Amino acid sequence: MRKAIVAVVGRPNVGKSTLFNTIAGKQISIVQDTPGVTRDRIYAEASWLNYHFTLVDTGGIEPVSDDILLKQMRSQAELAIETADVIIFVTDVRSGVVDADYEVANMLRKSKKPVVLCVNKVDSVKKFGNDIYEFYSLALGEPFAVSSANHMGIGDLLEEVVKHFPKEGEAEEEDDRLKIALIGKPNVGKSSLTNKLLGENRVIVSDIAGTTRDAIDTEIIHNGVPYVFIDTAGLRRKGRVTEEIERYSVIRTVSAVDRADICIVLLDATEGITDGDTRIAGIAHESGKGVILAVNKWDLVEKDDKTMQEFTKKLREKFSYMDYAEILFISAETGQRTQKIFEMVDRIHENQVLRIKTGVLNEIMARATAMKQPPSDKGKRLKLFYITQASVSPPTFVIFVNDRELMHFSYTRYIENQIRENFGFRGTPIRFIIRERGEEK
Ligand SMILES: Nc1nc2c(ncn2[C@@H]2O[C@H](COP(=O)(O)OP(=O)(O)OP(=O)(O)O)[C@@H](O)[C@H]2O)c(=O)[nH]1
Ligand SMILES: Nc1nc2c(ncn2[C@@H]2O[C@H](COP(=O)(O)OP(=O)(O)OP(=O)(O)O)[C@@H](O)[C@H]2O)c(=O)[nH]1
Repeated sequence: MRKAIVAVVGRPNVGKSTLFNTIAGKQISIVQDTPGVTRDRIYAEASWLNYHFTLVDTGGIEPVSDDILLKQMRSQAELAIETADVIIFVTDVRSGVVDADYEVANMLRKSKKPVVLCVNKVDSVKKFGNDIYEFYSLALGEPFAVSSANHMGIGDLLEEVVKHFPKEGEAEEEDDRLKIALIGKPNVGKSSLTNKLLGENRVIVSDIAGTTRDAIDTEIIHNGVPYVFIDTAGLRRKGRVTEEIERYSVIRTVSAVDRADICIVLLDATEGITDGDTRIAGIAHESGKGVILAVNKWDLVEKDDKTMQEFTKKLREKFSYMDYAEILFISAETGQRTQKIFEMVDRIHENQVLRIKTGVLNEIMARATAMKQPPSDKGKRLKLFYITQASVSPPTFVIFVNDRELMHFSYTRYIENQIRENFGFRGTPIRFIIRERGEEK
């Protein structure tokens, strides 16, 4: 099931960030530990009761003048409308309804997106209760009185929000088709690649029901096997605040990756590797999904017999934390090597679901520890007792040790390399859970 996206919009200073923090609680998920990934708080994975959703904060509008303010608010609301499933429109009981609120309310209403109207800073119902009525004039339905600062009214607000979520099982049936997200910065050729693949293969359905307008799902049959490609369509950039575009592009990528089994990170061969690429690859890496780094527009590159090798080397350096990723040089324009994608995706999927017998794993580990002694600290040496595979997609291994503290990242990496030497697992990350013996499962 795709996670719902909830966006918080409203004028500056009405308390959007405070509400965001209150809803997200401690669950704020900043993409961490991956170089190049922005540390700014862009979104949070939030949950309420049994509902899980992605919460998007909007902010940072500097009210230079009323004109500019209005323009920026419009642009912000437009982005939210294009991307979110539900919009929380935040207003401020202390300032009452102001002109800018009417403007935004009109846009939101016209969009036909579910909107939940939040009247914030109602710290005391006794004191402010009567001031809530005027918010009915925004014609967005019932206003929900909230005090974000005091965590009041949040439950009622969220109850209304989750009512608008796509219903479980409504669009999604058992679906064992492989899903492939095409991600990458603007203009790298995502749409061109989809079109090329479409042109060269049999197409059954496009625009599958149950998907949002921002990501277009296309089913492509190749050698009789159906694949679903998720294309993250570009956002129009005219007159938009750049950071906001960035923010929503990230959300779209996250959402597409979330639904996919394998991500194809497209890069533009003519531009080399940019920060934008690193950020997007980081999202794929953190997700645990399969990854192909596809260098597109290869037709535009002047090359000799070393060019591909040199580019590969640069990729491996820049993306050293994801050396499992497969690399492909393609041209969405000429179709060069684009058909290889299917073969590669199949192979990666086989690796994602590969299970290794416990006996074999323990043999590999025994050999590995004999070849390279485990580290020790303050006279205590790391002992690895037992390894077993706990799950697939991504393949996850549990290693039982005497002291978790002694299991350094570099030694885990060494064990990973030993496993990869034997089984490859190309294209998929593999994960390790380190447990001390005697600990409960
Ligand atoms: N009394 C009261 N103050 C609040 C409440 N929620 C937020 N505030 C205050 O309102 C001010 C603005 O809050 P923010 O959460 O930063 O507002 P914002 O809408 O994110 O502002 P921008 O980032 O400028 O768009 C801060 O001083 C908050 O402490 C509330 O429920 N009650
Ligand atoms: N020469 C060449 N041009 C390409 C190739 N792939 C894409 N292009 C061109 O690059 C431009 C951008 O391609 P799009 O497919 O629109 O890129 P996109 O990633 O979907 O862009 P957004 O929608 O902005 O995210 C177009 O002019 C394409 O014709 C390629 O392999 N070779």
